[in-house]
Amino acid sequence: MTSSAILQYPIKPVDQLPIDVNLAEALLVSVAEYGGQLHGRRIWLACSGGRDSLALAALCVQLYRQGKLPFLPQLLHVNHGLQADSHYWAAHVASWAHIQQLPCQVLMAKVDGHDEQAARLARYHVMRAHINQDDVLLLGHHADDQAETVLMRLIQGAGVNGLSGMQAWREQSQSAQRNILWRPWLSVRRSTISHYAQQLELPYIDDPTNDSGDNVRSGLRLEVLPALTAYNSSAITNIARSAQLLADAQAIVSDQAVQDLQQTAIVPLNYPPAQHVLNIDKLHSLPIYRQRQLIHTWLTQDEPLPPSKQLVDDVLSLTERNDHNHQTQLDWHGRTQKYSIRRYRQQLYRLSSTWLAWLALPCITHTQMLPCSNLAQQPTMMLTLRTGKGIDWQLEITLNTLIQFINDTFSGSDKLNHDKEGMVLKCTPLGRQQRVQTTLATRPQASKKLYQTLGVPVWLRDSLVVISIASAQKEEALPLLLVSPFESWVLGTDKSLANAINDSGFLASAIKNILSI
Ligand SMILES: Nc1ncnc2c1ncn2[C@@H]1O[C@H](COP(=O)(O)OP(=O)(O)OP(=O)(O)O)[C@@H](O)[C@H]1O
Repeated sequence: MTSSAILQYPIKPVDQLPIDVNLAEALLVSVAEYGGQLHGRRIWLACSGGRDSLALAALCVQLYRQGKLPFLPQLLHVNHGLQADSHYWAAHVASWAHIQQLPCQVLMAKVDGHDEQAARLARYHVMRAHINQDDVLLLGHHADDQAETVLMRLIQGAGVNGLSGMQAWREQSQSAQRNILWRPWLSVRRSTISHYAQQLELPYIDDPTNDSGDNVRSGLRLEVLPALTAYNSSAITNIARSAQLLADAQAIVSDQAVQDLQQTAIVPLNYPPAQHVLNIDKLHSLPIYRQRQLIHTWLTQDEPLPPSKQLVDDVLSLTERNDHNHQTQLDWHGRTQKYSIRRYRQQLYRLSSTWLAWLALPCITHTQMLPCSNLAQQPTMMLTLRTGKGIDWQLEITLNTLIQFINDTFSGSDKLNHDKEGMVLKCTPLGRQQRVQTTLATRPQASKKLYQTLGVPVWLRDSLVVISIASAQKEEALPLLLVSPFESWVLGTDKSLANAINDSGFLASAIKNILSI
């Protein structure tokens, strides 16, 4: 039924009408399967007013009133405002729910575009914003929808994950919001739902755009699936079952990939999610099919959509290059961000565009008097070395440890005009030509030689800061430490002193790198 005619149609309470046993069984089996996770959660039902979601709502009312269902979902109808009649539909869903004594809310969506995908995105966006953390959203998808989805993905060349179709229970997170999509009817045929809807004389809305045949999905629905069903009358149920089997296979593949990732990823405590790193030697120790899967998983850890097979192959080729030309970089436009995939030595990096933009910001210079008295009142000092784009790089300085270190190391030393009352801590970005002596080299080094000795990749070379101390009266400072956002190296022209500092770890415990996002 379309347009305003729907408002004239009589709405009957469904609780006294007959129940369809197959539909009830599918729903109750799913309730039993996810019972543990359902416990204590609020349950909503996304109701378009179409046959499937209205039938699901009717069945929930019937089973709940008979005491067979432990919850009564609240209806959520989204008005996309895309068609002239959409406000009639919203009013109709609300009246139907009112007569069933079912709570119902109508939400307005702001659709960015005119296609089904834009409407779907807008719909999930408003529903997610309306419901609470960990709430469950029931959807009326069925086996015919599943078969369409699988065929659609098949002709797009999907892998196991894509071919496993829609999941019956899917946790989805966006920013801090997490909720669950629940599709209890994925094994149920559309014809079974139609039959039930007719029996109940459900006043459902026929969206005229559903079968307009103007996109691939409706072409599959109207032409391809009937043709397949002519060869095998169970084709749709069988495709939906294959999807379920592939979902199990995908779970095994994911578990393996997560294990491989744990073995292969380099994750020092303070690595930000903006920079993912893989150890290429460990990657290459795996069989090639696991390498491919691992790269796929590594690339998409925080992205909703998978990378192309071509990108995974290109990344693999990058790891296999032996020509020492590691300048190649691959770009990937993820759904949430752009990324650059790069190699440095035997490490593979996935750098987000936010991270690269942050690395291009200047480092902040500091000249800070060290408070030699009243330490108990100010035990630590934070110095921000770079900030912006939501990322902060700070040094946390434990003052009494640092001052004890200076006293122990430099009093009586001619390296520094040690002035107990007036010491200054300086943080200065390392100049490209500035020479510094690390414990890894026999003489001071600058630029490329230094970066190679330290193993600093190209994109981190403007993120090196020299930490030095000086007496307040004297201009000349004594370099102690070179820091990058992830590492630090002891500096010193006196090699034995530098080695001693290096070994004691004293300085590292006094001056800590903190990266927060
Ligand atoms: N406007 C809407 N408001 C709330 N939920 C919706 C809306 N449109 C779709 N949904 C939910 O998404 C599911 C799948 O969407 P789809 O576009 O296949 O539905 P439909 O064919 O328009 O309606 P139905 O599945 O109810 O017959 C629906 O079963 C329903 O649960």
